[in-house]
This record gives sequence, C-alpha cells and structure tokens, in this order.
Amino acid sequence: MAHTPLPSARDSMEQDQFLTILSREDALARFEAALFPRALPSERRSLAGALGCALAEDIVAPIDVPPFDRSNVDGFAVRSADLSSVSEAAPVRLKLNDEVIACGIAPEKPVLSGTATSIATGGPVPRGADAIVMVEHTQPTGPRAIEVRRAASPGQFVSYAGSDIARGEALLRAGTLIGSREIGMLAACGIERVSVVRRPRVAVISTGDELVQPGQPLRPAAIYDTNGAIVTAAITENGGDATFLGAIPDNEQQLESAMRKALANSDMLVLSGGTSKGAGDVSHRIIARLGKPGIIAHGVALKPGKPLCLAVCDGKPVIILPGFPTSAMFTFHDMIVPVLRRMAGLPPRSDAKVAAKIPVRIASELGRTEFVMVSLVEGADGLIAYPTGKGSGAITSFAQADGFLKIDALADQMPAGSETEVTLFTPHVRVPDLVIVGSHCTGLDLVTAPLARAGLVVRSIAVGSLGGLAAAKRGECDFAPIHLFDEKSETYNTPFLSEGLELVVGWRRMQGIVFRQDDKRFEGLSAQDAVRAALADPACIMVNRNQGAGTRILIDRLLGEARPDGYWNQPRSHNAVAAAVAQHRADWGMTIAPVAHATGLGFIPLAEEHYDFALVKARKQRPAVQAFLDALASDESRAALARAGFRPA
Ligand SMILES: Nc1nc2c(c(=O)[nH]1)N[C@H]1C(S)=C(S)[C@@H](COP(=O)(O)OP(=O)(O)OC[C@H]3O[C@@H](n4cnc5c(N)ncnc54)[C@H](O)[C@@H]3O)O[C@H]1N2
Ligand code: MOO
Repeated sequence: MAHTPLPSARDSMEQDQFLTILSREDALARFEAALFPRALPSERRSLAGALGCALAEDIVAPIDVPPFDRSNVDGFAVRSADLSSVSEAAPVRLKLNDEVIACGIAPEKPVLSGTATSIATGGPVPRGADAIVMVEHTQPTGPRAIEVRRAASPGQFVSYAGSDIARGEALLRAGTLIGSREIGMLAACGIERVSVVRRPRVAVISTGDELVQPGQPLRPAAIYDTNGAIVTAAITENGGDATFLGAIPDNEQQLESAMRKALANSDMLVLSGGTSKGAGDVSHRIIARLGKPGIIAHGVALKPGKPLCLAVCDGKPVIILPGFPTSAMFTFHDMIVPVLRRMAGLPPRSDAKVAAKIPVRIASELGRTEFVMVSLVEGADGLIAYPTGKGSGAITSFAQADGFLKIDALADQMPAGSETEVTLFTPHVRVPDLVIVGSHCTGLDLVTAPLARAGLVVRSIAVGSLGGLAAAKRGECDFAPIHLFDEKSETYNTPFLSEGLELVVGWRRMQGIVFRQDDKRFEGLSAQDAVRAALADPACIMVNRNQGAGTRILIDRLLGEARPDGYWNQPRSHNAVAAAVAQHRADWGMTIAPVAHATGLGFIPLAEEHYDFALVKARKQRPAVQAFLDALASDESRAALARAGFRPA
C-alpha cells in the first residue's frame, strides 16, 4: 500500500468495513455452509493428465487381468498328474512338444499326458497343462525330451485369468485420489481415459500500487509481489488449476473490472492485500457488488491473518488474503485449502505432526489462534522447537522453519519447556547434522558452505549471543556463536563460558561508523571526531542499534550523555543500519566493515569485535562438529572470510 495515502482522521471516522472478528472455526463453518453441498463438475482426462485428480466415476474392470492363465516362471508346462510319483531317485521323462511359448505367443499345441511344452515367464499356459516346473528342476535328455526330478502340484506357478482383477469387478470407486498405483491399475485394464472431478479454476490477483513482479527492477519504496507466486503454487499443490492475473493497482474501477473478468472465467477468485483498514482497501467494497450472498466473514481471530475476508458471490468463493506474505500463506493453508480440496473432490490434507518441546517462552495475543513457525533440533530427550518467526511481514522465516505450532486463542503465552505438537511443512523432518544457535554473522555462511556442499544439513538459528549460550548449556546445539564483551576483564567471550563449554576462536569483525561516500561532514575523520561532527550539526540524524547488541555498547560509549535525533530508531541488525544510511533515513550509524562495504558506504573503523564459538564439549566428537572445525581452520574459509572483510583469527 506504499502509494496509497494513509487514512486521514476523516476516513477513519467513516470506516465502512469495521471488522467483526469471528473465531476460525466459526468463520470456516459459515464459509463451508455457504458453498457445500455442491455438484462437482467432471471432465475426461488421459491417465497421465488424471494424476492428482479425484475420480468422478466408479471404474469396473472391463477385462480379466491377467487375461489368460499365465506362467510365473521360466520352465515347462506339464500335467501335474504325470509327475505324481516323481522323486530325485525316480525322475520322470517327458517328451517335449514342438513349440516354445514366449511372452506374447499364443500356444497352438495341447500338452497331452507324457509331454511338456517349453514356456517363458508370462507365457500363456497351453491347453491340457495345469502346472509349470521350473527349468532348474529339469534335465534335458536327448534332443526332444526332459527329465523331471520334482513333483508338481496342480496350479503350481500358474496365475489364473482374472486372479488379479476379474472382469466386472469394481476396480476403483468415485472419489479415489488418482496416484501412480491407481494409474497402474487402470493401465492394466487397458483404460486410457477416465472421468475425473475437474480441477477448480482459480484466478489469483495481487493488489497494491507498490507491487513489482519478480524479474523486473525494483523502484524505490516498491516491493516484489510474493503472494502471487505463493498462492498460485499453493493452489496447484492442492488440486486447483491456477491462473495468475498479475498485480492490480489500488484503483477501485480497475480492480472491479479485473475481478469481474476473473470470476467470469473461473470457479474461485483469490486476492491478496487491501483487506485491512488502509484507505486503499477497496476490494471488500467491490465484493459486495459482485453477487449474493457476498461477504461471509471479514476478520478472523487468527494470528497471523486477522484481516482475512471470505465471500461467496453467486456460488463462487471469493477470498481476500491479508497482504503480508506470511499471513497470506497461513490463512490460505488453514482456511482456503479445506474448501479448495473439497471443490476438487480431494480428501482433507493429512499433515504429519511431531511432538516437541519449546525452549523459550512464546508470547501470544489473547483471543487469536496463533501460528508460530518453528525450527526443529534434537535435544537431550526429544525434539526442540525454536520459534523462527520474524513477524507476519517476513517471508524468510519459512526457509529455516520445519513446521509450525498453534497457540490456542484462549492462551496469552506458551511457557518455556512446554510440550507441544508441531505440524510439519513436509512429511519428514530431517534433523540437522550441525546445529548453530546464537548470534548471526554473514561470515558463518562462508564457513558452513563446504559442509553443505558435502551433503551435511547445517541449521543456524539466530537468537543472539546470550540465547545461544543458554541453548549450548541445555545441549541443544553444537556451537553457540557469541560476541560478548566483558567490561571488567576487558576481554571478549571467554569470561562467559560455563561448565561443559569450550571456546573455539572464530574471526574478528571491524566495527565502525558508516556514512554515505559523498557526505563531506565525515570525510577523513576518526570515529570520535566523526561523532563530534555529527553532534555539532542539528540536521544530522543517526541510526542506533537495539539494547543488548555489542555494537550498541560502542555507540553509547561514543555518545556519552548525548541523545541526537535518530537515537530511538533502534533496528536489530547490521544490515538495517546500513540500509537506513544508504536510503537517507539516517546520516550515520555503526555497523561492521563487510556490511558497510557491501552497501557501498563510507566506513571509519573503530574497534574490532571478537566473533567466537562456544562449543558444547559433549558433542565435540560428532563428525559434523569435526567437519566444521576443519572448515573453520581451512585456507579456503580463511580466504573467503578475508575477502568478505573479516579477519580470521
Ligand atoms: N490500522 C490497522 N492496520 C492494520 C491492521 C489493523 O487491524 N488495523 N491489520 C494489520 C494486519 S494483522 C495485517 S495482516 C495487515 C494486512 O493488511 P492488508 O491485507 O490490507 O494488506 P496491505 O495493506 O495491502 O499490505 C500489507 C503489507 O503486505 C504487503 N503486500 C501486499 N501484497 C503483497 C504481495 N502480493 N506480495 C508481497 N507483499 C505484499 C504490502 O506491501 C504491505 O507491506 O495490515 C495490518 N495493518
Ligand atoms: O493478521 Mo496480521 O496477519 O497479524 O499480521
């Protein structure tokens, strides 16, 4: 909503879309009641094209499978009665008939008493024969005869016609999800096309003036359209036929015409963005004009996902997902997937779940069912679920997350140590080989890259130095990267180690002042003089760091009692500081040299920070830990760290 004016006081007094918040259960029940039962349209598809669809008809086997009595082994078709007295000591001699039955060869000669016919696995059993003897239990005697040394029971090694599937038997029932096994059964019966529930056609529209499609250059203040891609893929994953119609600006007329067109050609319409209270939030007003009964729920007690809007227009579901990608994703999976799958004739999703313990308290909003993404690591007795969420505006949490947990609407927190159930994003969790929990540094990726290339799964969870030390003490990780300065001893890291932990020296990061290269106020100055110059200019704005950050300690020392403009802007990362300066929201701040250089900013070095690792001694002998230690010491990593602007210790 970047280009939309913010709501004025007048707008907010005249809000016509005051959200009435429903519980998720209530909202879903009303939505489903407005849509079902309904007839599911069907279409005929080729076998390959039917994969993943629901069968719309019962399938009755049109033929017997196998279609004839078939030999299961390579050997000789015989009459079992001829071999009733046979033994190793008293073999029976059979005369060979003058034909060889290979696969696909119809036999022509009967097997009369005292004779046998050579037959291959899969060959049709000839008239008269009732058993097969394996070739290895026979011996050729002369040119046209064999000796058999074992008895054969009637029916031995024969699959009778129709024994697999009998003609007229119900092969598959309507509603069956067609997978490779079903396709195999249909193919065995010679069926080439089947009637399946037609995939619901779902139109997808993103809304917002600020959206740019991936592949296009990003304008200032614009962002890439994430929801278009997420929603389109999630529809395909759940049996829909998605058509992405692009991002439409926040213009009521343009949007209405796009929505009408989309609905005319599809069974369902999914929009995202513009459902909350911004002045440009117009789509819900349009819905009211699109058909009856219109909006079913606008506002659901979900977190993320409160502004979700569910509507039905003349029998077709119309949904507006919240704009934030994480909110869009969760609401889609939780509230839309059940409806989409029912429309596609598919069974509800069955998500895999695992039990896990949470190591930290998770606060939750009372009154909203909350979804929290988590990353799973192996603890001393079972799985540990670390929350990875960075708020509903963040998308990268997904990369580190294995699944999510749910906090009940009636709870305001989940206490540390709680046992909970984690719904997995994929059916299998692969517990990482190496777990790093603590302070994050871009240098870490340079050291772990060779491990990842060697097939090891490395999971690093950013919880800050102190959080990392706590995790290490509980034995939940292999390493805790830390950069903690001890004022008393004036040393880094070592004073913070407790029993069971050992220090592995990492690298040094130069901290310093960043400024834009063309800003003459800071050129050629020392860090102290630069801060003096900044304080002398009332128009100069700083960007600070969060309380608790090592960098913040340095900034506070330089500032003393001074509280310049920008002091209360306290982002949590080195990159955010650089972005604020590069984008002119601030004129100076403190960050590490590699980030300053990567952002093309001027840099005045101040002090070197020690970024080291607390190693959990009990886990030292693990192969992945040894691999990490080797990587850390390798020339390759040291060179990569140096190239990025770090100083390997
Ligand atoms: N005064 C209030 N403000 C907000 C409320 C509220 O109750 N009162 N709710 C907040 C919640 S919760 C959410 S979630 C968001 C959702 O708002 P909208 O659905 O109206 O979405 P937008 O304002 O259009 O966008 C929000 C955010 O997401 C970005 N966005 C939008 N579409 C996309 C896309 N396709 N790909 C990537 N990112 C997208 C957009 O740029 C905004 O940054 O509202 C809160 N505000
Ligand atoms: O519902 Mo919003 O999705 O909390 O972020």
